[in-house]
Amino acid sequence: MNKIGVIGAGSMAEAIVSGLIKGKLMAPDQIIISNRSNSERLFELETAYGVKVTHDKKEVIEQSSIILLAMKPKDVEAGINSIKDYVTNQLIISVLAGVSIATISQIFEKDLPVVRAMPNTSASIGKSATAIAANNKVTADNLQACKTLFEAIGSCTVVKEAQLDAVTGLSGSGPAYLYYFVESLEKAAEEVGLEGQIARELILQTIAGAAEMLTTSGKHASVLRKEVTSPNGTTEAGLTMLKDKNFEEAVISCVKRATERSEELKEMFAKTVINTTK
Ligand SMILES: NC(=O)C1=CN([C@@H]2O[C@H](COP(=O)(O)OP(=O)(O)OC[C@H]3O[C@@H](n4cnc5c(N)ncnc54)[C@H](OP(=O)(O)O)[C@@H]3O)[C@@H](O)[C@H]2O)C=CC1
Ligand SMILES: O=C(O)[C@@H]1CCC=N1
Repeated sequence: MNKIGVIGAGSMAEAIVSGLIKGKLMAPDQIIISNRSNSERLFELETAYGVKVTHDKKEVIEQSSIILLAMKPKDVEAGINSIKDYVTNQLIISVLAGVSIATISQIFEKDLPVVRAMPNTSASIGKSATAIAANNKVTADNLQACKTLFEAIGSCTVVKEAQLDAVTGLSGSGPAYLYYFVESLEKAAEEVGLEGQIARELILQTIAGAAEMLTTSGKHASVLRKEVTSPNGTTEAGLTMLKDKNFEEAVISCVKRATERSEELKEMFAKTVINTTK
């Protein structure tokens, strides 16, 4: 694979860079990272991974055939404006939530090959569920290179760009829903008399076991659920409470609202860019 220039040096950039290096997809000297101003952070990444770091954006772009945008969405304009004069026809990969390919192209003022990706924070342990979407400038080889890149930090699925808001609402935000569920189980454990550490161990192993069953058994979640549920037993009693409290409806509303929010943010960024590039 060619050299990659990373613009933004935060947690998502680090997760991807560490995945690429650990997975031996790229050598450290094939990666060059820049940020807005935090020199200490660049030094930290240089020390930890042996990658090149610089504040010189021209150097980053001129050395790279792939450019990874990894700043916060609110910083997209400033970030792209700081590199756009040096960009020729490199492949742009963006992990920015809610910033469309059209908005990215508009800020670059060029028709570049752009891939939008939605990873999640499990990227930091190589377990992200990532979906990517490409514009029509992206070649099949480029798309395959992106897939390989994101497979270094977990799984990668190609979707249509229109589906990325739903992906954001489901798997982009998804880890937070599961953490919230764990927090609720921890509170419940306390109320039924289990101490913190014991409860935590039981909860984490239960989740890990259930996740592996879902992955390896080839059975649908509803089948596995029924296998746990004895007629008139404890599981049935517990699940009845979840149904009474409209658990399913709450989960559906959660994912729908997150998806909607992704659409709202996308429109908001598009409008901001239209206003400033007018
Ligand atoms: N957290 C999540 O679950 C997910 C996040 N994402 C996306 O990942 C992206 C990065 O998030 P995260 O890593 O948490 O962000 P962080 O806040 O950790 O890092 C942001 C980085 O961007 C840099 N930056 C800011 N402005 C500029 C600029 N003008 N030029 C160059 N670099 C700049 C910052 O540099 P400095 O420190 O010098 O200011 C910093 O290194 C976001 O767009 C987010 O939407 C995607 C999927 C999931
Ligand atoms: O909460 C957010 O907006 C970002 C997008 C996906 C995960 N975190």
